[in-house]
Formats: sequence, structure tokens, C-alpha cells
Amino acid sequence: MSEPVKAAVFGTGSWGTAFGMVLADAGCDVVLWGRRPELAEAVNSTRTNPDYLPGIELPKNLRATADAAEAARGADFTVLAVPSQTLRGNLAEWAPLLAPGTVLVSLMKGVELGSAMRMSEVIDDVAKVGADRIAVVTGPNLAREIAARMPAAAVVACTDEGVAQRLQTACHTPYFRPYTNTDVVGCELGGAVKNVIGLAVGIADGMGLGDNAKGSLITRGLAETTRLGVALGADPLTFSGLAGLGDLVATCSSPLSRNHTFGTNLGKGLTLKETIAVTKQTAEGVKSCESVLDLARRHGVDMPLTETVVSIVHEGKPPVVAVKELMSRSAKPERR
Ligand SMILES: NC(=O)C1=CN([C@@H]2O[C@H](COP(=O)(O)OP(=O)(O)OC[C@H]3O[C@@H](n4cnc5c(N)ncnc54)[C@H](O)[C@@H]3O)[C@@H](O)[C@H]2O)C=CC1
Ligand SMILES: O=C(CO)COP(=O)(O)O
Repeated sequence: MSEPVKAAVFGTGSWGTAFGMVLADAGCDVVLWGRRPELAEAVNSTRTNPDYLPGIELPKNLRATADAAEAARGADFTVLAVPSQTLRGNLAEWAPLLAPGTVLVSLMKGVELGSAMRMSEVIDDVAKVGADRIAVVTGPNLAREIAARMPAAAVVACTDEGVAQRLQTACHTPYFRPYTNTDVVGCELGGAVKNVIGLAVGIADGMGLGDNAKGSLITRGLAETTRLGVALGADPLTFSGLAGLGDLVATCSSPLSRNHTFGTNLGKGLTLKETIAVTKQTAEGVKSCESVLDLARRHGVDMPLTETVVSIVHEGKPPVVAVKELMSRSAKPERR
């Protein structure tokens, strides 16, 4: 019998833990790395992650450690599940520990502030492993539902289709159905920008603007995501797939989405400070709305919804004013 595939997952938050479960259920030997030794110990002794996925029993072939070298040792796949804005610093520490030939897998949905780099670009910049050893997992994958083993499809993207297929096999379970894709740019942008649109829809929901507004925001959000993607060389069809429309629909309709919930609180009238205070986990869109807008401006792409989210979240524009301004923009044909 061949040895089980080994996976290290760096980040013991909601998605790192839930995706670790997927890998374990698919037959991999999984080690989760967490920065707090007491959480790693709790994972091992209680077989649960009490901080991020309380009440969910973890598979036996998954354990946790706070020792990064121990986690990285011998891993066929090194999965990264930390906040997008800390990845560069985290990976700089882990890069010397990586197992030779390991494939780096990004679970993150964000764009780096300052550099406007996608997560796979940051990974290559820091770890210098080349695009054929960097993969992305994305799609409509709310962690809590996956951890409850509720059915979902996903995309595993890598420029090297063979690597994407290996990862697909490593994470395919009866409840998690991954499709391969070689359009890494499109898949990553779909994931990062849907968080920004999720904020916009949350704001509209919090204001009680109704389902027509939601449908309009999702559709025009996807239009501006596609515009940005095409400018960056992505395949426009990727955005009608799981990484685009699929994730956008899940995020914009679910109370489990942190970005949607963050927006809802703002739309209900909480201040930014109050909203941050009640948000316990990573809502990537809050920071990435600025880096997505930066990226769009660098490429001369018009992203009015992203601009509006930035103006509400970071510039204190009242949502009612922002809605009025959006609705009074000059009339234009739909496909522009
Ligand atoms: N939760 C979800 O449903 C999904 C999340 N994602 C993406 O996965 C990424 C991670 O999100 P979650 O696991 O949900 O976030 P989370 O907030 O649940 O967990 C974040 C993890 O990163 C750790 N962390 C925070 N700051 C750190 C630092 N400075 N250095 C090292 N570790 C640090 C935390 O301790 C925690 O273990 C995000 O980019 C998110 O967009 C993608 C799909 C689904
Ligand atoms: O990416 C997600 C679902 O696919 C999770 O969304 P949130 O980060 O908004 O919770």
C-alpha cells in the first residue's frame, strides 16, 4: 500500500481547520499549525477546535502543533490559511522550513495592501517556488457548512494541470467536490472581489433595500470583477463559474459570511469601530476593498461598487448618500 499524502495546514482558524478536515476525510495525514500552543493542545486533547469550530468532531488523522518546522516536515501539500495581510510576514518565517518539492496551496481570498499582489504572487515573491508549485482553492465554501460535511463544490487552480489534479484527488470527499482550473488569476480575483461585493450586499441588506437591490449588486459586482479579471489576463468564463458567481451567491446570501455580516452591521448604522468590535474573525474585504481598488486603478478599470465600498468603510461616507450617488451615475449600455 502506498504512503498517505501528507498535508500541513498553516492557520488553525475556521477555514484552515475545516479544509484540514476535508483533506483528512479524503485520506491525507494532516498537521495543523496554530500560533497559540494552547489551541493546538486543545485540538489534540478534545478533537475539536473550540475557538473556531466548536461542537465539530475532528478526524483522527488530523493533529495540531504550534511548531512550524514539525508541521512543514515531509508535507506534499503546504496549505496557507492565514489573513491575506499577514501572509508575507508569516511565509518569510516558514519558507526555510518547507519540505523539498512541496506544493503551496492558498486558501486566502484577498489582495495585499501596498503591492496590490494576489496571494499566489505574494507566495512566489516570498518562497520563490515557481507558479507550477502554487495552487489555489476557492469557491462557495463557507467553513462552518463544510465542517458540518454539507455538500459543496470548489475549484482547485494551478497553472500546471497535473498539480491541480493531484490536489483535486487529495481533497475529494463525498461532500467536497473540487473541479480543476488553470486560470489562477481569475480564480483568485473571483474570491477576493466577492468579499468586497459581499460587504456591499450586506450594507444594502442592513439598510433594508430588498432583493432587487441584492440581485442588482451581485450582477453588477460580477460585471466589475470580470472587467478587472480580463484586464489582468483572466478568462472571463471563470467568473460565471464556482470561483466567481458561485462564491458570490453563497457569500451574499449567507449570515455565515463574515463580510456579509460586517456590511449588514454597517448598513444598520453601526460605526466602523463598533462593527470591528463585534467581528471576531477575518473579514478580508474590509482591507482588500482598498487593494482591489488600487489594482483596478493601476489597470485603468472602472469599479464603481468597489469604490463605493471603500468610501463607506474607509472614508465615512453615509450609506444613504452612497446609494444616491450610485443610482445617479450616468446611464450606459449594460455590457460596459
Ligand atoms: N471562513 C471561511 O468560510 C472561508 C475563509 N476563506 C479565506 O481563508 C482565509 C483565512 O480565513 P479564516 O480561516 O476564515 O479566518 P479566521 O479568522 O477564522 O482564522 C484566521 C487564522 O489566522 C491566524 N492569524 C491571525 N493573525 C495572524 C498572524 N499575524 N500570524 C499568523 N496567524 C495569524 C488566526 O490565529 C487564525 O488561526 C481568509 O483569506 C478567508 O478569506 C476562504 C473560504 C472560506
Ligand atoms: O469565502 C467564503 C465562502 O466561500 C467565506 O466568506 P466570508 O469570509 O465572508 O465569511
